[in-house]
Amino acid sequence: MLSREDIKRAIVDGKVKIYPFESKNMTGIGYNLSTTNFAFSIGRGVLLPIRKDTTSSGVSHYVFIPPCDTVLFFSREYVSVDGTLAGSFYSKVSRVCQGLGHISTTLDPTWKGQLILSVNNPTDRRIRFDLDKDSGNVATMLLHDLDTPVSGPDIHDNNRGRCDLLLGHFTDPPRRGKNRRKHLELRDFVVHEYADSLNGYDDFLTADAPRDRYSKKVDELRELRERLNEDVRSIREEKYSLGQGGHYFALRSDSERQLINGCALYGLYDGERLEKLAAIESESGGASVCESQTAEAVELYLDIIDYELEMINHIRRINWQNERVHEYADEKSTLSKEQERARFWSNVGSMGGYLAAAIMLAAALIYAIACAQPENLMALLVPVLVAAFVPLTIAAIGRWGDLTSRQPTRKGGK
Ligand SMILES: Nc1ccn([C@H]2C[C@H](O)[C@@H](COP(=O)(O)OP(=O)(O)OP(=O)(O)O)O2)c(=O)n1
Repeated sequence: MLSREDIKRAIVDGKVKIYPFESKNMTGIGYNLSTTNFAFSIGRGVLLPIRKDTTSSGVSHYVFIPPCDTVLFFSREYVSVDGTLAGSFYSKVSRVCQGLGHISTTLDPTWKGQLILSVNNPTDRRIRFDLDKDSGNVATMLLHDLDTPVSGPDIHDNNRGRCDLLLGHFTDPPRRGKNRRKHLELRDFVVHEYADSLNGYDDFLTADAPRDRYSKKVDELRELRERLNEDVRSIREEKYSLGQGGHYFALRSDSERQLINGCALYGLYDGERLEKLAAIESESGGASVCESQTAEAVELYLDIIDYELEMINHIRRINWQNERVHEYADEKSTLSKEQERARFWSNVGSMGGYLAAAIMLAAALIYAIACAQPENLMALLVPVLVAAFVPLTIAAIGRWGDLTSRQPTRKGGK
């Protein structure tokens, strides 16, 4: 089993990737995983409403896991391991003691993706499940070194993000009931957008990605990466001219040094790697370090930059997922407000129709009893037909309004 130090080393060696990586989530023997806000109730076939607590220390989100239900979550973390490692997931004791259960599952070597995490509530009362815990809210991932690394095909046949398992819950929609419409809307979102995101087919580092708190960092990292890539190529091809000072400096300003120092992978670098970097950054070292060592050290910087950019891409992905999920899961989501409005007008239409029909029918009966002669059947038939036609028309309009309000609303997106 890998200890905390082993996991850090495995990340630095490129055997494991955890995005976003946060030191506070390391335990002595593993990494605490958290969920995104996607909480799919298997029993109800819909997302659980996300509730909010606003206190002086900020806003916290949670869901209530219904009694005797199982809820599927996805991890915030993107995890990737190579063929030398496998993993297992264990429940957090704080969850188990609330009465919730997470049945332990396994991580295959060479897995890449967000994880699906099922949490069940076997009790007969609802249980609060906090979505934003400081250091993991659902399970701890343990990693194990394999005696013999696996290679070749068929190590596992699973999708990234296991959306195959999620999609299996949308094959048989509820036939009626208040959850049917929500289930169908959610299915549309999962099939057309969410599954692609879980599979990592979305890219949030494109030039047209909306500006956010990471944009400046992304621009700077890309610029530095471009220059360092060029440097490595020249150094390896022995085309690099050291210039007048006779020194090669990979990082040329304090802001570049700060940029690298603030990257997650740099924080995990061990003494050996830091020494290699120091060797090419010192006044005395630069010229004396041989070319291949210089190129190797610059590649260490490139690893740091790549890790950071991939991590930002994933952070943006989970932010996007959470934003979209809120449209389907908020107690007062955009969708549910629209539905309420549509339902209100549809009810007004139906009530009006029935009222009009009742008045027409009553009028027709009074007229028939009081005035109509048996030989004049048409005079009796006309008001009765009108009375029957009106509610049918109104009901049809109401039904049409109801159907059109079922069309899912697409908003935002990547
Ligand atoms: N909580 C977990 C645990 C594992 N996995 C992913 C990573 C694993 O590599 C893969 C393991 O899947 P299994 O083989 O256990 O799953 P299946 O039941 O689908 O088996 P199979 O693929 O053999 O049908 O699923 C996941 O997304 N979430």
